[in-house]
Amino acid sequence: MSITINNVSKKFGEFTALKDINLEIPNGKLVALLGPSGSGKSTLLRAIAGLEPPDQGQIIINGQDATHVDIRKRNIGFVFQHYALFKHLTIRQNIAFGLEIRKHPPGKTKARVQELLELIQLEGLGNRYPSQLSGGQRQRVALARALAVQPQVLLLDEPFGALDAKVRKELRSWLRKLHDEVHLTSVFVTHDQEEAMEVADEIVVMSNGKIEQVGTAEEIYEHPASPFVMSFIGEVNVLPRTASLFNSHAFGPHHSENGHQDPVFVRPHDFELLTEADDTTVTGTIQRVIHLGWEVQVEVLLTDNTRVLAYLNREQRQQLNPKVGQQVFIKPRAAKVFAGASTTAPAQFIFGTGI
Ligand SMILES: Nc1ncnc2c1ncn2[C@@H]1O[C@H](COP(=O)(O)OP(=O)(O)OP(=O)(O)O)[C@@H](O)[C@H]1O
Repeated sequence: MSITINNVSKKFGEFTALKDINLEIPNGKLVALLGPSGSGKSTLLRAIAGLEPPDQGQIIINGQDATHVDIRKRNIGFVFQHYALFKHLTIRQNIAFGLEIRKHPPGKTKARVQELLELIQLEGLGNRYPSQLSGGQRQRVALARALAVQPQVLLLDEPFGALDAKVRKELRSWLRKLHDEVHLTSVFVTHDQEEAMEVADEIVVMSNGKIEQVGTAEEIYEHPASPFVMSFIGEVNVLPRTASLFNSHAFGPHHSENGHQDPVFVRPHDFELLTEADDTTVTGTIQRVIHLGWEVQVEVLLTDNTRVLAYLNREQRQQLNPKVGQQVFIKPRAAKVFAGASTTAPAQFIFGTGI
């Protein structure tokens, strides 16, 4: 079932939580709504659910205008961050709950619950109570409960938000596999870019009640449509165009309307750090070295007082052997400038292949 959102806006008093949202969620896809706190992700999800009717616009589910359809008639499954299971019911009874209130024949309910227990890989635990499960197992049960009634759309609001990092990581790869089996059109809210990139077919990046960009993980990382997206998806150095690093690059004059020069964005892994100078490098001193095992992060203070963050892979680290106080020679391999850095204008100038 596809979902089409046409010109949806929502205000809370004077505050605009959603501004003219247009979005197409294709049938069978898992789409993440990604953005910082307060960007409107949950409001959009709640509008799709029918919990928060929009002030303007339309929500079309499976070709039918659902904007004013009652939530109970939308046939939508939900999983929330704190989706409390019924404590006094067993796992089996929790999963069966929606089917029972819909008066499914008991024999069919039993078979469906068994099928779902297998799907969430908790076959042996059906007779336990929620307090006897881990947080991750409970969220899997919440998911099974949402799927039991065969919804046409599944909505998940930070479903793993309350779990620790390791369980969270396990559950997201599990959710991805589950989706590949079930293929239910799903919308997933998260503020964690890694989670969105790992789980979703498509990512909708939101900021201030607006959509900044829609694309695959690769598209939004490699071709960010705006400075916001570039900064939100992965680390980035935002540097003045006048920094000596860019002296050998012909950016051409470009000033925003307010007269400021647009900043230059460089990903930390797009710096080259050398032990010898050449005519395109700038001299700097290593201020800090952070070892993360698979990569090393170094902070370098350049002679013009610009401070940059660079990431080195293992090979580069072996070549450079970075130490605090060490002199290095640095140049950007790739950089990006946006025309009018506060707007969503496309990139105005790019060099290098990295971005
Ligand atoms: N019922 C409400 N009444 C007033 N303001 C609200 C209401 N619901 C949401 N808001 C405001 O709308 C904005 C968007 O909220 P929303 O919950 O959609 O953000 P979010 O991106 O999901 O953030 P988070 O990740 O923190 O949940 C916030 O500034 C919030 O305070």
